[in-house]
Amino acid sequence: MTLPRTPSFRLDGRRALVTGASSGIGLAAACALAEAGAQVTCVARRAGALTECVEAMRAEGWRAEAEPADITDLADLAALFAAPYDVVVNAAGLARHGPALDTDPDDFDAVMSVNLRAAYFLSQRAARALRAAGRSGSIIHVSSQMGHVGGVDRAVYCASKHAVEGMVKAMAIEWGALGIRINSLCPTFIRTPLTESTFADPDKRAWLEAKIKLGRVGAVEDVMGAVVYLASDASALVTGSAHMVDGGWTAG
Ligand SMILES: NC(=O)C1=CN([C@@H]2O[C@H](COP(=O)(O)OP(=O)(O)OC[C@H]3O[C@@H](n4cnc5c(N)ncnc54)[C@H](O)[C@@H]3O)[C@@H](O)[C@H]2O)C=CC1
Ligand SMILES: C[C@H](O)[C@@H]1OC(=O)[C@H](O)[C@@H]1O
Repeated sequence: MTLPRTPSFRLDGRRALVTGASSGIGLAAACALAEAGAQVTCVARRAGALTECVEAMRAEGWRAEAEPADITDLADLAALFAAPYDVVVNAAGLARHGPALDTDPDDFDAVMSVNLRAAYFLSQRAARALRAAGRSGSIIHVSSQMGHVGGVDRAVYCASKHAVEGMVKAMAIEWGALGIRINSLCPTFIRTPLTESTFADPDKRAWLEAKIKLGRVGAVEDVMGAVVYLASDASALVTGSAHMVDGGWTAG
């Protein structure tokens, strides 16, 4: 009798690209993929911070390289995807919070430009490169629990993340036949530079922890397992899905 075996979570021999890799969730994703065996191209705008991260990764014995780029720039995207990547994790993101009654159109455009427009064309370029090479691949967008529920002072951010959720589903339908998977990863509040000011307020932090069923905000390590899962053969039949890492926030 031949027993079934768990498909591999390893990524040896795979090429991965991670955006937003100089900080927070993106850096954690890059480390998770590298630790699982992938050769990781780390993308962010700040060359200095990115180089520091890549040097620290290499010191661990992992394979990583720095590729400074602005993902809102289509020329930068064309250069990044001159060759195909087996795994793409898009963790670059921006937040501008405040009451919807006061939203400045420039803030609206800035958030949509990174969180939605760049996510859209990055997916398109990643998929085109895979199709041209006749290869399959996995694209993962770091969306948010705010792609599924509303959040106080977060109308623009929520709009951008809800749009990403719709985009992922629609692209999954088109690209399944090409063997290209695309999924979203939806964390709750995670300690990173993006949430520093929110967490600095003890009342806000206590309110958040009461909303998260597991009773605590997240650390970047909390999303690393999900990144490896969605990148690897362990999720070979998973596409168009939203993978919640939200401590139960959206459960009710
Ligand atoms: N921190 C949190 O609580 C949560 C964050 N997220 C999402 O996770 C993603 C990462 O967020 P964090 O790690 O918290 O933030 P972060 O501020 O630590 O990292 C954001 C990264 O994106 C990069 N970036 C921004 N615009 C870029 C551009 N145009 N081109 C290239 N790189 C660019 C920054 O340089 C930085 O490396 C974002 O999409 C965010 O919306 C989702 C749920 C919770
Ligand atoms: C940056 C936001 O405040 C943070 O990011 C998320 O996606 C969380 O749900 C928070 O809204």
